[in-house]
Amino acid sequence: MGWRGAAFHPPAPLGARRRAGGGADAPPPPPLWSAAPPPPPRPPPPPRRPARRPTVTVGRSAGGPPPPPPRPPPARARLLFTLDVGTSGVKAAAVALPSLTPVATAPVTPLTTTTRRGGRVTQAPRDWWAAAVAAAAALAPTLAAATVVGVAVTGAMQHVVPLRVDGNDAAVGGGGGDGGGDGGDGRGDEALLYSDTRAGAQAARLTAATGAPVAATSVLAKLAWLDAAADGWGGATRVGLGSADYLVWRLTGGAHTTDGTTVGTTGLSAGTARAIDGAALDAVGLGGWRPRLPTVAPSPGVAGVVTPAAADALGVAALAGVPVVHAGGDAAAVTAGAGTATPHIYVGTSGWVGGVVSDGAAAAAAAAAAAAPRPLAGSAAAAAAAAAATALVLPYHAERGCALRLASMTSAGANVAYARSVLRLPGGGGAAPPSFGALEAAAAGAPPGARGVAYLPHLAGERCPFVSATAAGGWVGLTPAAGAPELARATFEGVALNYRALSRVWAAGGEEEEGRGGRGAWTSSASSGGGPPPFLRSCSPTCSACASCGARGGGRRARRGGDCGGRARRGRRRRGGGGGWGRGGGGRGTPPANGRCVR
Ligand SMILES: Nc1ncnc2c1ncn2[C@@H]1O[C@H](COP(=O)(O)OP(=O)(O)O)[C@@H](O)[C@H]1O
Ligand SMILES: O=P(O)(O)OC[C@H](O)CO
Repeated sequence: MGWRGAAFHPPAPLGARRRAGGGADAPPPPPLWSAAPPPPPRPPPPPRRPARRPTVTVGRSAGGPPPPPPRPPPARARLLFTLDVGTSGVKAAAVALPSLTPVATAPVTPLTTTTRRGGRVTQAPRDWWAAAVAAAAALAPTLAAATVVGVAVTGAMQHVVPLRVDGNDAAVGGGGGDGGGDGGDGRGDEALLYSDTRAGAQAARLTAATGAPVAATSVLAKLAWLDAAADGWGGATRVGLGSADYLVWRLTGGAHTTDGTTVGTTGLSAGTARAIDGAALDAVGLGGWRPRLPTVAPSPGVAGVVTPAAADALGVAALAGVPVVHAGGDAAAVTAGAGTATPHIYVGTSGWVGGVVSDGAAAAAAAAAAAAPRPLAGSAAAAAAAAAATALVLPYHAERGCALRLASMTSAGANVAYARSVLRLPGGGGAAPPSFGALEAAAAGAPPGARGVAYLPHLAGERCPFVSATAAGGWVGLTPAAGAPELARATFEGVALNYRALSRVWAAGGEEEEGRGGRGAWTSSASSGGGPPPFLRSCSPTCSACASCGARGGGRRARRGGDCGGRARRGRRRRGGGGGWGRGGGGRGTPPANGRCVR
């Protein structure tokens, strides 16, 4: 299936195809990709009037006025089925077109992340699939009552995900078969997550070989680590680079593809190129991975259609043949949901300050940074330059010609989830973890500054504002006056303060002043010492935004050379999507409507 096919029609049912037979007068299939809803069936033509004769009539004719034409049946709603495989769980929604309003959300299916000393952080891709099946079951009544025109998938980026060639199972490598191997030593059926830091030695070697800093979390280093892993996990026949790659693979029965934004996080591409740099892989001895890596889609497009087997497994037969759009890694989807007019803050398991600039602006900033005189080692300027270098500049998958500048911390909401798992509130009802709401309320009850307790939010190493595979989280400044509420408050404050550092790093890119990146309470809390910030829950943006990307990918090429740089600078908002399913409503720049996911 062509990736960027401009006018794809899902296959008609066999019988219909036979009937249509390509005959000259066979009606063309309805244009599924057009933004406008399909026209209602035409009412039968009114009976022909007899030719007019000069008659004289008095009063009404015997038959009365012609009856009104029968009402057309109400058009079926057109929906996208959207899936977001986040680190904490899989969210799904049925999103109406063209408004991009979620009409139903599935309960979030939480995911298990396995973490071990030594930097192992993995998830089982089969859990992602099981969650998709659960979501489809929850949404089945909604989906069945509508016309599902596409499935749009987004998710966490910068993984290494083993894929089996038959497209039906995550397991590859030495363990073989479903469940063969626990992934703990590079064997078996688990995906290495973005935060897996076991590749420290390989990262150091690659840094020395290339002269460019390579982090232990980079996919480049992970591939080298897999090559060195004892039992041949490196023999994986194919790998994906994000969780969306895996779902697309399974839904379509083998479309092996990733997106431009995800590839930008991996270290496998150069600058904002939307392609894997094969020559660079060869140069560091990793060329053997080239045939195992996915094709990079430069912008949202159709990856394939849901196979009958996948539809069957999802329990929604009507999904068979429905186009699947790789909506991009979650950074692209979140940005589409937040709008490109101003920078945004994202809080998920990880978190970032992000904003869109033009490719030209990104390249100019990179050139200026390269040409800048090197500050004195150990000086404040050197520290600032090092921090600025921790920002990522990635392609913005949702629009060509645009780049995403992200200052992205490894653990954001993960810190609060951790605090929730270990803290027990006074009078909080025993051994059960407090709810997020109770934790927030307890934190609000503690004074700003948390009676001297501070929290380091680096639970899984750190990538911004500094890079470290071994950084860790921790509460410091404990005294007998520090109870659970103070620790909770310190956790929020520690995360918020790291966001403030991120906003500085982001602003060092030269597009916006510091502080404008903050959409809300995290930054204001950090700078004002005000009450604990409400969590900026990301699942609602991603549900809608995934749909937004999916809608734009629905059959049209993304617009080339958008005016992202100008828009970001001028803060102008453009409404309406760039084509595809979403045209006529929603689209980039439109904040998501009421898309709260059920938790
Ligand atoms: N009810 C809640 N109230 C506040 N924060 C929550 C709630 N539920 C989850 N969170 C926070 O949101 C984070 C997960 O956000 P989410 O957008 O789902 O991330 P991901 O995409 O990484 O799965 C968790 O780490 C947790 O800190
Ligand atoms: O799980 P999230 O939403 O925090 O996203 C993870 C990122 O994509 C990893 O870089």
